[in-house]
Amino acid sequence: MHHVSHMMHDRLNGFIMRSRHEVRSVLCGNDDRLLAIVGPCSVYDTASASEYYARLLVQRHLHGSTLLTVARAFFEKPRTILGWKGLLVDPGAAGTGDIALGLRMSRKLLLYTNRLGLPACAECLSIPAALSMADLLSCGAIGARTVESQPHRELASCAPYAILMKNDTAGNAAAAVRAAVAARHAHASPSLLWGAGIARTVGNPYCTAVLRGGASPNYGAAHSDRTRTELSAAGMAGRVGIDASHGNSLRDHRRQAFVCSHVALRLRDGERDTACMVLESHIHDGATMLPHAAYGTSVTDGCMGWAETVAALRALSTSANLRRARTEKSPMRRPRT
Ligand SMILES: O=C[C@H](O)[C@H](O)COP(=O)(O)O
Ligand SMILES: C=C(OP(=O)(O)O)C(=O)O
Repeated sequence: MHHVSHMMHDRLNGFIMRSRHEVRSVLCGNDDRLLAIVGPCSVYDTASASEYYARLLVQRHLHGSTLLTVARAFFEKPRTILGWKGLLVDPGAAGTGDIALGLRMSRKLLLYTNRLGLPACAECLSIPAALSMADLLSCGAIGARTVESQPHRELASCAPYAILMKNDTAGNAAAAVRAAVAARHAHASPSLLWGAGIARTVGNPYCTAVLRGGASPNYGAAHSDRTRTELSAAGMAGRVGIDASHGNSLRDHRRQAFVCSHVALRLRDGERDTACMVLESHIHDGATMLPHAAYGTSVTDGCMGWAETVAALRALSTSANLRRARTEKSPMRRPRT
């Protein structure tokens, strides 16, 4: 019995290590697939999330040669002012503050996705929660509301996986580039969690910028090009991610499909600055307002429904394939750093 669980543990660890490596390779351009981070805006209940991830696994296999599909598994929500703060902090939105239960449920779901063969990406919002999930993640995100926060940059600096830095809520991409640069360096910071009260981080060269729009969208090619240029100028190898939701969809989930089509056209034409797409997607489209949760429907930002998600992944996959064909014919536009 012990032997079996050791074997399972080794297999799981091996899968997560490989997935982390694959994410880093795509972001740095050593793997020409497109990283697709896809899933609900927030995980509200583990039943609908499990059904969603089982569906996503099929898409991951279907497009495995062109897309590196990773589960968006966001358990904590940063709120503009107030609101439900996610499964990890407030399971079932019961207001009981049973964070121990929330963490157990979040970890159980992460174990489930990884055992299925679907790597996961979560937002690193509270530092203790991020550290408590780190072993099960293949990629992380720092959100628009915390991208200028020093503790978050320090956290990213010790993460054993790539961290996606969102532009700030105003739409300023330089904030994301600055965060990636800060996280590349080693830091010493006060910590109650580690050793003698000092956390020493080693520096993480695999952080990159994700454009999520602000007051207006910034998913256009010129924005990716500029951000990539800024990353390269700072000595960062990472290419750019585009979040189809938030400011890029003007918070209308129906516009995410449009953003995906726009990026797909650019990839088809050979654009190489973009390495990643983030999609907010669930079984059913739109959102419901708590306390009226409906199975498979977002309780935070509106999501694309399943049919639109499948269509968007198909379009991105076809374009990533065409980009590959073009790349094989033409030399690199910009040398890798
Ligand atoms: O992605 C989720 C939301 O955009 C984020 O948590 C902010 O939400 P709010 O403005 O509704 O608080
Ligand atoms: C909160 C999120 O995004 P942002 O930080 O870009 O607002 C999110 O993706 O859940």
